[in-house]
Amino acid sequence: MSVLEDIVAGARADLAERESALPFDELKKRAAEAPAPRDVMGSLQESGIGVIAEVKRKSPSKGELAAIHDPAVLAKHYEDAGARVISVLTEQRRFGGSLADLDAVRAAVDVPILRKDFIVSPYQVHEARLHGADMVLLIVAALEQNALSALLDRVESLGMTALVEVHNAEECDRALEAGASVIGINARDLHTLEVDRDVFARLAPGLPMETFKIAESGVRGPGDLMAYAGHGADAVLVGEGLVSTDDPKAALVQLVTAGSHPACPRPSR
Ligand SMILES: O=C(O)c1ccccc1NCC(=O)[C@H](O)[C@H](O)COP(=O)(O)O
Repeated sequence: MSVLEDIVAGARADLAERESALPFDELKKRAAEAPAPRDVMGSLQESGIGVIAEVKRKSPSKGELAAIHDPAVLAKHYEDAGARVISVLTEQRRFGGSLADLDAVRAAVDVPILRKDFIVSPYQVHEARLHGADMVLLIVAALEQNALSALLDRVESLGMTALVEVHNAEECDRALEAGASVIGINARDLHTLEVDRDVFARLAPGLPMETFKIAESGVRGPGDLMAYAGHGADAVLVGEGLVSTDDPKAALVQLVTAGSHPACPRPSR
């Protein structure tokens, strides 16, 4: 079993428990009463290369990354430093996240929030909405094509934005076939955990010009952001490169400054 398959199996087991505690119909009713989703694309399309800053405690590839006692405090630092979107990992087993983290971050910031999890069911999409997420991650490698299309439609029908994640050319084709307009090219292979920043440069030119392209993983400093921008990234998603520093806010300010610097390549759309 690959790492991704193992994580998805765990996510399904945890999901089954939540489904028995709160039935889907009741969850949907509650989620429909949540405040409207925020304008994710409006935020991401502000000038320069935007940064999506991630609340990430640990990971399968690196183990413990940071003791984040209060995700709301970290999220507020991210917002103050200029994050366009804040990504909150809600997977518990391998990343140490939770829906409580999402609640805490939602209560602390106004910027849009991405629920970062291993989404395989419409239940998790409505759950994301109930807990204040504006954007959800759909990982192509974790989904059959019909499920991917149906989940994408579900996300959009709730007024949220889907970040559709790919790692190879076949997954790019599948994402486009499903109707994705925001595509995250992950440098990390979720089967082997190997990070190869060149994956973005190889795949981005094959995507339509109008696709909003997000470079995920492997950003450790402004140089990486500038390199991704040079290959056509509209935004970058950063976890470890922020949380594992002594001062995540200062590290994010450096990235945001680089992304808005006149020397930084501009989005081509
Ligand atoms: O981070 C991992 O080890 C990982 C392993 C298996 C599935 C997903 C994983 N990470 C999710 C992500 O894609 C990253 O959290 C995100 O892109 C940020 O990456 P980084 O800046 O390298 O922390």
